[in-house]
Amino acid sequence: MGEQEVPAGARSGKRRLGVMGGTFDPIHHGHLVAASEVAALFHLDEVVFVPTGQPWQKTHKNVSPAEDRYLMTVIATASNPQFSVSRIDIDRGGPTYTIDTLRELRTLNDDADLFFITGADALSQILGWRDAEELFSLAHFIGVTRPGHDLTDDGLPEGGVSLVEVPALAISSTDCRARVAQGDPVWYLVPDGVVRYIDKRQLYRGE
Ligand SMILES: Nc1ncnc2c1ncn2[C@@H]1O[C@H](COP(=O)(O)OP(=O)(O)OP(=O)(O)O)[C@@H](O)[C@H]1O
Ligand SMILES: O=C(O)c1ccc[n+]([C@@H]2O[C@H](COP(=O)([O-])O)[C@@H](O)[C@H]2O)c1
Repeated sequence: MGEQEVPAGARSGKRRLGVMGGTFDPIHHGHLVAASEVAALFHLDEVVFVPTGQPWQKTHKNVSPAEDRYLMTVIATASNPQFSVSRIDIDRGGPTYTIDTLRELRTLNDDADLFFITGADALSQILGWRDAEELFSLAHFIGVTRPGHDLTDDGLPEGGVSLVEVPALAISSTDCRARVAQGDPVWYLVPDGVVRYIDKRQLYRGE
């Protein structure tokens, strides 16, 4: 891990588009550092953040409205010219599957190679995602370290995944929501504008 080889098959001279999918409820500095670090290591031209519409594996949780999660993601990424936000998973409707996200991004960006960024926890679940075997033909996957989770590519297709060490930030959206609910600060865990947005919309108060 660390200094990364550019994966074989990704030296095509095409635009290099990173994809950071997440529920982002709320987006925090763990997400932003992971995307920034991968962008630098893999020489990405852009990273598009894709907030989920309905995260089907989180239906037992009280997920905030998609528009709030989308706007917090826009606020958090606005100052970085390399970062953008896509509404495709929100606008598609229904449960969000990464296979649909990647198919759509491929159609919209036929001049680009895709690099899907996931934390160690999400990577370990990937074989349970819809059409898991096809995912690796649509994008190169980049698994990043996350405190409290083992980063491994066991069982995943050879050459389909790179593992990367990123600065360890022990931040989760779950913890941010719990802190707001308890009246504890989330300053410096999430961007300042996101703190203000949570306050303005009174998110997470009753949880
Ligand atoms: N602190 C972190 N360091 C590295 N990767 C992270 C970190 N937090 C989240 N990620 C990764 O970012 C992606 C989106 O995560 P998500 O929006 O579910 O945030 P979360 O903090 O895991 O949320 P929750 O606590 O609600 O499950 C996932 O691939 C996840 O593994
Ligand atoms: O495709 C799937 O079946 C699938 C199942 C669970 C999670 N994902 C994707 O993994 C990313 C992180 O999801 P989450 O639920 O941890 O915020 C996000 O882009 C989700 O759409 C995808």
